[in-house]
Amino acid sequence: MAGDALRAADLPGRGRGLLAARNIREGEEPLLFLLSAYSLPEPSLRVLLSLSSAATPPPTDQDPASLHAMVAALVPPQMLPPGFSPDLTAALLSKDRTNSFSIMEPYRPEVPQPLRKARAYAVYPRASLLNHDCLPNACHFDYADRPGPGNTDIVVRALHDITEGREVCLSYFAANWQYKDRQQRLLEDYGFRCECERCQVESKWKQDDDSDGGDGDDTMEEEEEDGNGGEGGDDGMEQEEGDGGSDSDDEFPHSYFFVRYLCNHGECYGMLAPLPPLPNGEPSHVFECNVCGNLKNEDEIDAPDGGDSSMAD
Ligand SMILES: C[S@@+](CC[C@H](N)C(=O)[O-])C[C@H]1O[C@@H](n2cnc3c(N)ncnc32)[C@H](O)[C@@H]1O
Repeated sequence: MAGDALRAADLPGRGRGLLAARNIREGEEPLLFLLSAYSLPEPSLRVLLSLSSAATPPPTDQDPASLHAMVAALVPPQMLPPGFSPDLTAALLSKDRTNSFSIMEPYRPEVPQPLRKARAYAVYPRASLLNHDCLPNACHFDYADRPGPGNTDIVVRALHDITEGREVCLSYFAANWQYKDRQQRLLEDYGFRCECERCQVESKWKQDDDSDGGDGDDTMEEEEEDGNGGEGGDDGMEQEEGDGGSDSDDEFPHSYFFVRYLCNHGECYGMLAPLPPLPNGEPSHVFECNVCGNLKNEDEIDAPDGGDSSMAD
C-alpha cells in the first residue's frame, strides 16, 4: 500500500480511521516510520499528542511521575521535548498505551507464545489511525533484526484485496482470541466494545467460563501479543476449526478466514499475509507469517487438511 493508498476519515463511533483511497491488491504494503517520543521535533510531538487515547489507565508500575523523573535524569536536556513536565509525560504515556505497537523479541518455537516478551514499544502516527477489527483485512510486520536503515519501520500489508472506500483494519492482538477475552481487552485497554461482524456472531456462542483473558499488557500490539487468551497455548479456535468439517457455515461463517490467514506453525498464531504482488502485477501466491516468518504456498493453505508443510523453517 503506497502512501496514497490510504486516506484518513472520521468514522462514526470509531474516531478516525484509514480507508482505502483506491482498490488495494492483496499483499500491497505502505511503509510507516518510527518516532521516538523523547527526541521528537516539536511538530511531530504535536502529532503524537493529537493521537487518541482510551480511558484513563489504572495506576500501574509505570506511573507518570516516576517515569518523568527517570527520563529527566537520563535524557540530555537538549533532547527533551518543549514543555517537558509530569503532565506531558502523563499525556505521552496515555497516547503510548493506546497507540504503540510492540516490537516483540524474535520468535523461538521453544518459547510458549504467552512468555514471548516485547522488547520495545513504538508509535507510528499514521499506523495509529488503524482501527481494530476481529476479522482484519491487514496485518503488520516488523523487521527489527534486519541490518541497515529502515529496520525500525513497520509494514502494513493487505491480507486480501480491499475495495476503495473500505476501512483498513488490524487486529490489535492475536486473531485466535476468544470473544470474551477480545471484548475484555478492547474495553479495558482501548475503551470500546467491538461490534464487528465476527463479534456479532460469536456473542451468541456459549463461552468458555474458565478462560481468563489476555495478560494485561496494554499496547496496540497486534498479532504477536504476549498472551493468547490465557489458555496455555490453546485458544478459541477449536470452535471455528471444529472436528474437520461438520460445522455449519451458519454457526461458523468465518472459519475460512482462520484456515487461510492464521498461521498453524507450532503455536505462533501469527497472521499469514501474501507477499507483495510480483513486478508484473500478478499476486504472489506465497504467504508470510508475521510472527514466525514461515512462508507457505497458497495451495498448501487451502489444502483440505490444512497441513503445515511450510516452505521454509
Ligand atoms: C490506535 S487508535 C485508532 C485510531 C483512532 N480511531 C483515532 O481516532 O485516532 C485506537 C482507538 O480507536 C478506537 N477504535 C479502534 N477500533 C475501534 C472499533 N472497532 N470500534 C470502535 N472504536 C475503535 C478506540 O477508541 C481505540 O482506543
